[in-house]
Amino acid sequence: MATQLRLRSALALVTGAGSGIGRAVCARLAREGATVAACDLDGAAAHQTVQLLGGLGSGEGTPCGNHTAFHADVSEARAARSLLQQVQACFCRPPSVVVSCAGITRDEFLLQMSEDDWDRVIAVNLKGIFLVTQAAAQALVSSGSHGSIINISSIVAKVGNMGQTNYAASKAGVIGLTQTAARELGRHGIRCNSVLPGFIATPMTQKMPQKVKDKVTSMIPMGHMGRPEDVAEVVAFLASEDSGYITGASVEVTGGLFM
Ligand SMILES: CCCCCCCCCCCCCC(=O)CC(=O)SCCNC(=O)CCNC(=O)[C@H](O)C(C)(C)COP(=O)(O)OP(=O)(O)OC[C@H]1O[C@@H](n2cnc3c(N)ncnc32)[C@H](O)[C@@H]1OP(=O)(O)O
Ligand SMILES: NC(=O)C1=CN([C@@H]2O[C@H](COP(=O)(O)OP(=O)(O)OC[C@H]3O[C@@H](n4cnc5c(N)ncnc54)[C@H](O)[C@@H]3O)[C@@H](O)[C@H]2O)C=CC1
Repeated sequence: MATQLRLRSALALVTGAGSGIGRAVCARLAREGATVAACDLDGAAAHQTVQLLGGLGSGEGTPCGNHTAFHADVSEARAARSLLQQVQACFCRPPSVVVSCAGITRDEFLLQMSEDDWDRVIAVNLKGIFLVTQAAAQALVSSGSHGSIINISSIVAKVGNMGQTNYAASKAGVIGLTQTAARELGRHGIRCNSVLPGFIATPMTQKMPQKVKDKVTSMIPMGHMGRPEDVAEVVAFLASEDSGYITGASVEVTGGLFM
């Protein structure tokens, strides 16, 4: 499909930009003309993403206006607030597109799950999205700018998944957070939507036991795992004005898994 330049005036902040879905989102938004601020806990990985986009990367002396890498732990309040401050200082405006992809798993059955595994997954996957969404919304509202916030949940938010009480809870929380933000921010011209990927081929799913991977794949009506690019296509739509009357939605990208 021919790439449209639907985002040529957009500044897009993407967290979790150093791998998998986040990296694919950066590439897709850049292809539509967006300038990308690529953030990751792994700063080197974010830098690699920017280099893949043809940007000059980050670091001292990097001329702003190009795609730029940022390092931040989104689960830390000070880091999340500092991230938005750095992005605005670099580009002289708030990001009009914000895509929260940063996420982790710490899978374990409920009977054995540690409090630390619970706390860390909630901190990154749910609190991290709260912190980034809040900081971005504050910047947009105070500048009177419209925007599109896209938060990556998961299909397991809808159906649960063995070994993932922490992860499923975090992803279900992302939907509730995003719907509420959509209700509060609509009057400011800021749309907030969730994307629920299914079984996508990234390092995150590579860690699963092969037996489970084989079984899940057999359950997918389209018969195969999804690609990060499949998710990025939907994110680009939600980032653009083509979805201008969509907010508070949860969009499944699953090949039909758990429809
Ligand atoms: C087998 C049927 C599968 C159907 C439903 C699965 C849906 C999964 C959709 C995933 C879509 C993407 C979700 C997402 O957002 C991205 C991710 O979160 S990727 C990570 C997803 N994680 C999992 O699915 C958990 C996988 N399981 C594990 O990592 C380990 O099992 C675990 C650490 C939880 C425990 O390890 P261990 O104690 O070593 O036990 P075993 O691995 O030997 O498992 C014991 C037993 O339980 C079965 N089993 C494990 N996980 C699942 C599961 N998710 N759904 C169903 N059954 C599961 C496993 O096959 C063993 O069965 P036996 O018959 O005893 O061999
Ligand atoms: N792969 C899949 O099948 C699915 C993934 N998802 C979600 O999509 C998002 C992206 O996942 P993948 O690309 O598959 O995983 P991935 O593991 O390839 O990428 C996740 C990225 O997030 C970064 N990250 C982790 N903790 C962070 C933190 N505290 N601060 C900033 N960055 C952090 C990692 O460094 C990594 O680059 C995650 O939120 C995940 O839960 C949802 C459904 C399915």
